[in-house]
Amino acid sequence: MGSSLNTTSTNLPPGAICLPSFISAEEEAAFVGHLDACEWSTELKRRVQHFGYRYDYRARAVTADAYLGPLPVWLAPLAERLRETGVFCSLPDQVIANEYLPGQGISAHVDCVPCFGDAIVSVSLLSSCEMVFRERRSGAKRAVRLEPRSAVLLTEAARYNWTHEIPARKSDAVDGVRIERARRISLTFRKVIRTG
Ligand SMILES: O=C(O)CCC(=O)C(=O)O
Ligand SMILES: [Fe+2]
Repeated sequence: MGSSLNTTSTNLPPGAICLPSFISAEEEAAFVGHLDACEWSTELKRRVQHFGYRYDYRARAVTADAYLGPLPVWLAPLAERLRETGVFCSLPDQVIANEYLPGQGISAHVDCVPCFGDAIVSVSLLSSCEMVFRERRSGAKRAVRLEPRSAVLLTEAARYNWTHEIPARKSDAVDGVRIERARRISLTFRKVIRTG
């Protein structure tokens, strides 16, 4: 990964890296504006938008007919930055935007192994939240606070051997500090390796 990147890994599972201030406040506001100008899907408890390829939550697959087209022009430069900085080896081509209102979360999961490549990157907008990791074999637990405008990269063990989740709650106490959540949006970047 590019040595100019600021990274931290405190309390993250092996293979996970946090990139604080990966985007600027101006970029954050622009992403939120573009997302809110697009149509949010209400198929889940939290609202989502899919770009590049649609992910089928029921089939747990990127189905053969799932290609939506290239990433929108306002999103493509961030995918390009992820490749240029070495966070991704190849250009990510699938993005899911997740919106979490206070009290909403995402249950423990490993991102689809046959569908997506070995790097998963989630960029946080607007609010912090806690992300919890659990090692599948041992049940070991690690929790970190994801800060707005940061990116978290999951590779290797963090990608395959640990689940990740965002507990559905209205505030988080991490390292003894309680912080109320606000509306949070994440942009999760992946490279599709198999469809159908
Ligand atoms: O909101 C996040 O940061 C995580 C999203 C996530 O885990 C996913 O879309 O698979
Ligand atoms: Fe995930």
